[in-house]
Amino acid sequence: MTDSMRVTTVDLETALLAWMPQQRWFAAKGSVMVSLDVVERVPLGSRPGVSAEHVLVDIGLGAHVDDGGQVQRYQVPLGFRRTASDEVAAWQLPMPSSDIAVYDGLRDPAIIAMYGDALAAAESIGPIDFRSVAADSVNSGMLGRVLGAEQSNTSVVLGEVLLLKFFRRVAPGVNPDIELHRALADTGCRNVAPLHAWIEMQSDGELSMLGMAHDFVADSAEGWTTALTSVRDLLASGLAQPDADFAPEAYLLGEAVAHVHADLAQQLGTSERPAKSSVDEILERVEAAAEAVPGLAAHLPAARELIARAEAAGTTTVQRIHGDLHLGQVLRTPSTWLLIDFEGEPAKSLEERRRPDSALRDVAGMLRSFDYAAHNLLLGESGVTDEVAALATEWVERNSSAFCDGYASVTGSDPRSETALLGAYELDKAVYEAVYEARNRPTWLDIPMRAIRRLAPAPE
Ligand SMILES: Nc1ncnc2c1ncn2[C@@H]1O[C@H](COP(=O)(O)OP(=O)(O)O)[C@@H](O)[C@H]1O
Ligand SMILES: O=P(O)(O)O[C@H]1O[C@H](CO)[C@@H](O[C@H]2O[C@H](CO)[C@@H](O)[C@H](O)[C@H]2O)[C@H](O)[C@H]1O
Repeated sequence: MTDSMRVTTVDLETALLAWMPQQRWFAAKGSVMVSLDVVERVPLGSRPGVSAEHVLVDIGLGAHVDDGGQVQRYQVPLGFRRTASDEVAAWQLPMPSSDIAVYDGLRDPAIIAMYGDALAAAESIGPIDFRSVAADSVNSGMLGRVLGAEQSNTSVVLGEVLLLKFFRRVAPGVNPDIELHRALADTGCRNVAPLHAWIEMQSDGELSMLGMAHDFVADSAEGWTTALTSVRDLLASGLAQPDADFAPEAYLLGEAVAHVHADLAQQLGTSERPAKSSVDEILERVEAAAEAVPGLAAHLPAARELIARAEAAGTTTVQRIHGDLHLGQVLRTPSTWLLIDFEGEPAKSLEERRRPDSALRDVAGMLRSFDYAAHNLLLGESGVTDEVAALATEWVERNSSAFCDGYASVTGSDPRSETALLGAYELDKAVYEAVYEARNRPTWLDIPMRAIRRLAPAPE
């Protein structure tokens, strides 16, 4: 970086303090921020008129119901220009007294290209190592663009062939998204996009994984969008048995999830665990959530009963799973369904996310997602008739059933046969969603609350 573009760390910290909580990927919404420290500034490179720094930021959080005082580390690739280009103007950090525009670097194609070239060269820049699966995995000189979707992380497309995802929250240790994609590559799994490269870093003697690049599947459609189209068509037609429906897709999706589970089990093994330890964790989370979301407490007695019934399962088989499976995590290609984003639930620690769990957790995640798709279009609609509500409910039942049929056709065992344990996982997910929606999208809160009312009814 040229000296004329240098910004002091103190100024950067002040600007980040105001800017970071506004970002969609900032996971500590609802917590009290007590400190912000820039812990690394790695100069990534310069091109005419622009320079880039890879910045790591530690956020200190005060006591909150489910974080009780902790530090969260984020990576914030930053761009520096004399004048912000149109592309990055909306992503500037507030620095009114500076004559430099400082902004989210991942919004700038010139900076994305710097990351692409570092991956192609498998370079090390300061503490950051760019690694590739094979010598020719990544081409140099690829143009980049940020992917529209605003989610927990930020993904960019390189040369329209690779998708490079930057994990916004960074923790020491192995990142499950990279770990599981590598394990699945070894089985030749057809239901994931092949991994080509990743970025890691040594900090304070510990390894952290920063990002990964895999095939960008341009001709794919997100499961969430496809499912919503089906629901929209159904509600518009008003027909209880529509001609075109998502159910055949839900069946194929069930098969795809089962294949991924089988491949993960083959590569990384399975073990038996007392159902009690699974259900104890669920109970703990439901009870903690009841303190965070008003309205949940009334459901605690029925939730405890459901969870106690699930314990009767005795032992349960556990293995590595996806961990946060929903319709936004699956892509329909012309030939198959792909599962993406094996990071697990963003709210859990890395250690928790890498812990083996019941495959039923993923099944429950997808069942919850069918419920989300069916009820999303009814949110905020006044005068929803009983007939329309029934159509939405039937859509959920039809697709949940097709998904489980598809899953059972591969594994030979129907997830619905473990009724109470599956119900406990659905409740766990719905409660997680209630906390997530209360913090991020309060107008969506009623979707998980409806499910909680069904799974664990409050006393009259
Ligand atoms: N391999 C891929 N090919 C094409 N699009 C993808 C691919 N992987 C992810 N996407 C798109 O990028 C979005 C974000 O990816 P995801 O891995 O779920 O990120 P996040 O961790 O931020 O949720 C997805 O919803 C999907 O639309
Ligand atoms: O960003 P991630 O994909 O890691 O997941 C988080 O955000 C999701 C919302 O984008 C959230 O999913 C919930 O909403 C979806 C529709 O937007 C729905 O398909 C899911 O079933 C529902 O859980 C997810 O829970 C959260 O971890």
